[in-house]
Amino acid sequence: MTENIIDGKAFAAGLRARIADGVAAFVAKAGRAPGLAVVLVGENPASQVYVRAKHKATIEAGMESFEHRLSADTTQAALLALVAQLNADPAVDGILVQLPLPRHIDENAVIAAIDPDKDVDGFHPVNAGRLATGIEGFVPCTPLGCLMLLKDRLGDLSGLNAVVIGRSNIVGKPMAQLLLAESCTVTVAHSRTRDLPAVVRAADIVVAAVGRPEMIRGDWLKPGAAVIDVGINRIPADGGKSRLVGDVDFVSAAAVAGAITPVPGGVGPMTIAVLLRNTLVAAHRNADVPFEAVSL
Ligand SMILES: Nc1nc(=O)c2c([nH]1)NC[C@@H]1CN(c3ccc(C(=O)N[C@@H](CCC(=O)O)C(=O)O)cc3)C=[N+]21
Ligand SMILES: [Mg+2]
Repeated sequence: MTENIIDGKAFAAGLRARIADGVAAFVAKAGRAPGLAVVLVGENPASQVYVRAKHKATIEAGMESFEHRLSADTTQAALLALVAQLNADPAVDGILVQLPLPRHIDENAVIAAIDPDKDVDGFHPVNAGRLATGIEGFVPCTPLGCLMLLKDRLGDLSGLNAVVIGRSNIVGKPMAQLLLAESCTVTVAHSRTRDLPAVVRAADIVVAAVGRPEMIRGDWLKPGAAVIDVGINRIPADGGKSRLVGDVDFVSAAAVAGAITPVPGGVGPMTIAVLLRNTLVAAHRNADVPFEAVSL
């Protein structure tokens, strides 16, 4: 019973290879490499792991990586000044400020300061508005990666019932917009939803992004449903160690689902691959080089 497992890690590797080809073509035309700036404030260990992974993938794709590591007591004014400098830097096509930020910094103010056309995270309100109104812009990496996996597996999504569990600005809301644009009938569930199992049971597509370890169980699912698990939860394991689990109880869900992403190796690797994709798109726009869509 492995044919229903969606191998996000393999899909992401293929996507990164296509992006690397796109980068080489861009360099030949523009005479420079696409550039991604990543800003990390503080020493959050998980953030350090992610930022290192992004740096490695950026270099491997042939792009330039500009890393800015700032101390945890960096002022909001200093961070905003760095963002302004990156907005003005023609070598920087994409800017990512790693979240979460330290408590004394207003995340919304920092996101709003990023040039929307360098906002490869797709978090700026202008890009959220573009997504909601069907205007070309940057789409947040995690939900776009989820959509790519769903379309690869299911093809046309139109008319399917989709439930998105979670309503965050970075996953739940943009995921709902993307599925709506694919003509799904979309339900957004959250912590106040009544009878969540009944809502999930009506869904052909379930996207779980709640941040609660193994909450969604197999007996909630419609048999054959496609399940996308966005959760990344570290829970205690035997021997004082920890292990990574999703928001879906994988063993019980995999026995019922028609397709399911594992954690790790599902959505996570797609987030980084889509970040590179968005940066490549940004580079084409910023350099005024037409983008030849190579199945990205
Ligand atoms: N401005 C901003 N943009 C982000 O996109 C962003 C962020 N802040 N803050 C944190 C979250 C989280 N995130 C992940 C990226 C890769 C994996 C990933 O590659 N996960 C692997 C394994 C990871 C592991 O072993 O810890 C997997 O699921 O297979 C997970 C999570 C990006 N985020
Ligand atoms: Mg804050």
